[in-house]
Amino acid sequence: MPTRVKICGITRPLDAAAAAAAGADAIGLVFYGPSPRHVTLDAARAIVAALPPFVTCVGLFVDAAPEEIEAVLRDVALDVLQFHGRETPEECQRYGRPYLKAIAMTEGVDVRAAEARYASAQGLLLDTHQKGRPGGTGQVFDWGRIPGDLGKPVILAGGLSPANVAAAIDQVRPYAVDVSGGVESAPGIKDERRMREFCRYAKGEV
Ligand SMILES: O=C(O)c1ccccc1N[C@@H]1O[C@H](COP(=O)(O)O)[C@@H](O)[C@H]1O
Repeated sequence: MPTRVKICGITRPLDAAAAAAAGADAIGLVFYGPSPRHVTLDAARAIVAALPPFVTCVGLFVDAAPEEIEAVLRDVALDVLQFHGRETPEECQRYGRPYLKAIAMTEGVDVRAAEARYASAQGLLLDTHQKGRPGGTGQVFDWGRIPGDLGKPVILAGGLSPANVAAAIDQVRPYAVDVSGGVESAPGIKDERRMREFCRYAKGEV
């Protein structure tokens, strides 16, 4: 089964259409104000409308208030939620949607404990976090920290690009890979050629 690809931080409808044409299985919309990839509700609706059928739309939140998430869900057709903050399993579950929990892959992280704690998650998204930056850092973490025997689907993120995604998949064997900065020409602006290259390497087509 080819590795799935999620391209996160889409801010423009044309980038959503290009991501899907490149072979992305999912796109991500960032509802987190401090991110340069943050989208408004109007932009999010326009992006979703530009997607062809069967491309999953993921909404990313960082310790957002429930009212904020509910307002997004009323307006934007999100398939999956992705939580990057200190949300508890109960907080992640309360919207009745499938969710991914991002795990900060710091030194000494106990991924198995996180997997047990977030038993209701559809998958674990393993990402690099830095002080004040809960993801989207463009930095790779030590893939050797990932236990080989996790039961949940692993979505590998953090500093992936067309140059390293094949090696990452070879070593980690994740269910999916997630990329943002590695396929951009500027923060929030996706590069069509880099998205195509990324998908081809991720799916073993080159
Ligand atoms: O993209 C962001 O700006 C962002 C902000 C806050 C939390 C998560 C964010 N993005 C997620 O991080 C991964 C990895 O990004 P990168 O490839 O290292 O740039 C990205 O795919 C999003 O899921």
